[in-house]
Amino acid sequence: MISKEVTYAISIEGASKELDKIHVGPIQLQVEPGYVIAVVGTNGSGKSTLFRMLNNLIKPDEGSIRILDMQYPQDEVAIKQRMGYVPELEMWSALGFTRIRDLTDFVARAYPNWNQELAKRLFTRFELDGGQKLEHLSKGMKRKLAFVHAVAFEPDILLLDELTSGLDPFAWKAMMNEITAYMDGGQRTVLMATHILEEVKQIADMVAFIHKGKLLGLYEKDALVDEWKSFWLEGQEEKFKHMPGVAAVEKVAGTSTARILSRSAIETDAALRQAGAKVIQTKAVELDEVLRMLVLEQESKEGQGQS
Ligand SMILES: Nc1ncnc2c1ncn2[C@@H]1O[C@H](COP(=O)(O)OP(=O)(O)OP(=O)(O)O)[C@@H](O)[C@H]1O
Repeated sequence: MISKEVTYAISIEGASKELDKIHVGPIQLQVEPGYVIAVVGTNGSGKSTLFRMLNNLIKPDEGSIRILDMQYPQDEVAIKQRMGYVPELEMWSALGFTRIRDLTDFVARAYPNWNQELAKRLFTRFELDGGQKLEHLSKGMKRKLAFVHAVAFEPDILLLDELTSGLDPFAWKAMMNEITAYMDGGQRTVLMATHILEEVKQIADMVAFIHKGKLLGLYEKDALVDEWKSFWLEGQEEKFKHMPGVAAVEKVAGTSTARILSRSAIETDAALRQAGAKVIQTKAVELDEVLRMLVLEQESKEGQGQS
């Protein structure tokens, strides 16, 4: 439980890191407590690097990171006691334990707030057995175990890096329910990197889009669903490009139809009516299309910057 009011669960001020092939950042991100934030981006866009920076596994070259108003390195232990982390790949093999039970006992001893009842319930829920050998666990079982270890000390923040990768549909559903149950436990925050758009739709409050190390924006999910729309119309795509709200226009191959992607369906709809355009169909925009569009916008800005 958050003991005193904090302004931000996570506050990243211009953090950046130069890696071999990519410059991640500068990232500016402020997350208030009480929200589930999905981090969505293409492979290699920097999501795991961001999570590693938040865990102090990678130190930013520049900028600062504050977790619950605390900072690395001086508050490392206090931060880790209040933030659970499921990394993209589990890091327990170096610890040398053979069975789940031994590893879990070791993790439990590290956290004064460890809730054994919760851990037991989750073991049952995810059909984990303390006697199982770690080296024989399937990918999905490893994800489930890593989740139990991250959540059973009831942290204020959960960082989940592709948590559900490898889970079967039943385990996936159970995991969604457990994240919801976690959020019901108080003023908590989840930051989750995912490629599964259904997951974003079901449990995220906000979506942070990331591409080539740059944060393209933090959007309220409901606004993305309610305000962003696709329109299909008869006519030349050129004339729709500069209408209010229009983010992108493309010709539908082999037809005389154009498709408009709008960030503000109300504004675009009004402008289209005024122009007497014949709208054939209107549909909600999928999140991957929003990402594609933000990427195009970013690339066009970079192109202008270079020219
Ligand atoms: N320690 C490192 N040293 C050098 N380069 C790295 C390091 N870690 C990651 N990278 C590179 O940084 C880029 C971003 O990697 P990262 O794992 O953060 O991406 P991601 O968005 O999590 O990708 P994915 O969706 O595939 O998991 C990649 O090009 C990766 O090869």
